[in-house]
Amino acid sequence: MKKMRIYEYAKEHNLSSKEVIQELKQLDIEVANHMSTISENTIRQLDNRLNKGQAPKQQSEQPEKKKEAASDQKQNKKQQSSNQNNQNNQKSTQSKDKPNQSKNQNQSKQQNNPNHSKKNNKNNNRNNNRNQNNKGSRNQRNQNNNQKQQQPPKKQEMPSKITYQGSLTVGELSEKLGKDSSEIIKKLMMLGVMATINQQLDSETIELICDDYGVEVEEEIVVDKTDLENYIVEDNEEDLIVRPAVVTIMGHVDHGKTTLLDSIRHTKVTEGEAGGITQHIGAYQIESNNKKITFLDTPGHAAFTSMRSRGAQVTDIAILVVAADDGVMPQTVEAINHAKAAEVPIIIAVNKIDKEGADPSRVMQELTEYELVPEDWGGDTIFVPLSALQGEGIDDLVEMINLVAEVEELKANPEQTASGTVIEAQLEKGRGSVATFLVQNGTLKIGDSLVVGTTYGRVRAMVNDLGKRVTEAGPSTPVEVTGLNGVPHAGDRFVVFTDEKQAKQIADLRSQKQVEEDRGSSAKVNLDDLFEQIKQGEMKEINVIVKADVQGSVEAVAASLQKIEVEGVNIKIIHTGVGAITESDIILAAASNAVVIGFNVRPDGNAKRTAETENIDIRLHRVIYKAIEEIEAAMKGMLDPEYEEKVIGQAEVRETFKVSKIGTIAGSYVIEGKISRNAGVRIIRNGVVQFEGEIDTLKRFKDDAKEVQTNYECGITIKNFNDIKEGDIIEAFVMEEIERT
Ligand SMILES: Nc1nc2c(ncn2[C@@H]2O[C@H](COP(=O)(O)OP(=O)(O)OP(=O)(O)O)[C@@H](O)[C@H]2O)c(=O)[nH]1
Repeated sequence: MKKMRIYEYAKEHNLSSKEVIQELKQLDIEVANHMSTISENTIRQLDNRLNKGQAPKQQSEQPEKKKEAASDQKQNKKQQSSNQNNQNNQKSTQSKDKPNQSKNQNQSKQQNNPNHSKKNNKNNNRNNNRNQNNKGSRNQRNQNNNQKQQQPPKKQEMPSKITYQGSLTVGELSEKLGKDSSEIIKKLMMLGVMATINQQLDSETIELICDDYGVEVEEEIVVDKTDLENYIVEDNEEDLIVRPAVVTIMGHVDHGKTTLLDSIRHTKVTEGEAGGITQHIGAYQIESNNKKITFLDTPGHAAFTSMRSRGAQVTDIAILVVAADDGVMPQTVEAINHAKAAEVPIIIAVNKIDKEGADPSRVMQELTEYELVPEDWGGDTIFVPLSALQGEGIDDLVEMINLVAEVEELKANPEQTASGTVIEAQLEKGRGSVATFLVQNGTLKIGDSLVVGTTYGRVRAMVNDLGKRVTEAGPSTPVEVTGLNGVPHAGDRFVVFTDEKQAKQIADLRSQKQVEEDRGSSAKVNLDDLFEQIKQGEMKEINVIVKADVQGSVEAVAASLQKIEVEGVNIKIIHTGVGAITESDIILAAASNAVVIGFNVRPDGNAKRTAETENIDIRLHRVIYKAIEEIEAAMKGMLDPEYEEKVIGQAEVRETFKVSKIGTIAGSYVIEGKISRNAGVRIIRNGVVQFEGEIDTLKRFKDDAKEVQTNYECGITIKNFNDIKEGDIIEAFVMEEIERT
């Protein structure tokens, strides 16, 4: 039988360990790092994959069978455990709010896993017996005593189930299981994992060990309820039903956004609502062919994006209004880029076709430059010619919105507690804080306790877009809400909590957090400390906005930026334009976490102020290559560091001492370089690596040493390895970060 570590295989095949790990990934085999062992079977698969017939070198044989089995078992288990984890995740999140459901799921989980249920039954029986025994007549107690005498005393009863958060050390796991840590360490060794008592175990290993003992294990996912922006209560697929699309209208000044909104509302709302006195609440709903559509009433991409910059993705479909007599204008392009950055489908409303000089095909032609190509021309963008003023084409537009909505499969669960986004809010005399909410999931009800932004409250009254009082509002419904204790911002997320006290606590915690965040600066992309940001956030794409004095420069800068080739990092130019850097550019940058590059242009006053408050990095240049150089340097820093192994020294084992509590001490002589306490080591015997691991102790005479140089003697013990022999070479190595080119 053959076994190999990743780095050995890599060396033998002239590859880097990283490449081998990637190849393994392609084979659906996950390994921890370059030290991981791969089985013969895997080696064969790798060989086939790499199309290299030669067999890798032979290695020691004994523990292989077990390890291979374990590794195969691990693979299988991994599959199972990942399935289970999914269930668990769901369960944990749900169990917070729905304890009953969690119980049911628990049962079904046991049913799904015969192994578990069998072993658990055993445990249950044991527990039942114990309970009966404990009921306590003297006879029974005597019986118990007899049993005790017959059975060897047990240290601690093994639980039928354990829970944990994140990970456990070997010691913690053994405690939870009521086992000796040495027993767990032995089990781990059989699974090919060398571990010490303080070593952290990942969830997969914890599951393997627990499974071996027939103990059910559940990872508790900790949900941060104060993180409203990311707090999601999971829904079961079968509870989801189709919800109305939420639409925003965008376009250049005077191209007819307001007229279109009014026209749609007028033709559609009044249809079913006798006398329909409409009320402006920031959004309205229409119904056509039994399908509802929600329109956000604040036209324009700046409002759309400023909401997005608060983390709210509200819009499902963007309508881009382009006047047929005017064509594509600067704000048309901005709107396109804002919608694209939000990854929202775009429908083009070619407006004012009633006007003399209207030329819809010119609009189509111009938009092809922005990858908006009509279906008739082989693209997939829907164009609807219309006259917002005269009402012509409005029905077609509504029909197209319904069509796109259907494709998007927009769904929500009306049975859930409500969550959504603030569309607008203000303080009104006599009414207090008045906010329009767009319910995005669940159903909002009178009396619900909720947190929104940093405020909380109870829904006192709700009014819909027709000015009618309502008692509840389902998904995609806009409602005006009173009862909040403060005025939230447009774009703030709201979440209903069943417990009012909890809502208040969360709101308090959020305001504290807000104060702290305001003190420190929020993490926006910044070229200066990009590397740090990347390390923390794993950013692999830099979003860039390019503004320049003339179109030629815009194109030149954009083209050069896109030519920068650095592996693993992309530049995405999300918007370009001629002229000063405007507030709208900054809002887009804030929402998309972008850097703004200005070439021969400056930000205007508003842009400067907003950039300061939003922490946007603006880079101004007068020479193109300087702009490019700067970004390129930042990108190189952006990459994950690459490590290379560097051998730092070798020591020869001259004598070995066996000490019962410590293990084997290798009395060694450093023959080259140095041996460091923190270095990795491998034991080489007759040119063959016997073991790779870490130093446990390094001593000069009786004292601990940090490192020992050439020509000095030292005593070395190796973690989890005692089979050291005279003549062995202990090779010390470190993993060094190397700079990418
Ligand atoms: N002839 C004609 N005029 C239209 C049409 N749609 C809008 N208009 C006119 O174009 C002008 C601008 O329309 P608005 O709806 O205010 O345009 P807007 O895009 O909302 O403008 P801003 O709010 O300034 O960005 C108004 O005078 C409208 O009457 C149309 O279909 N045909």
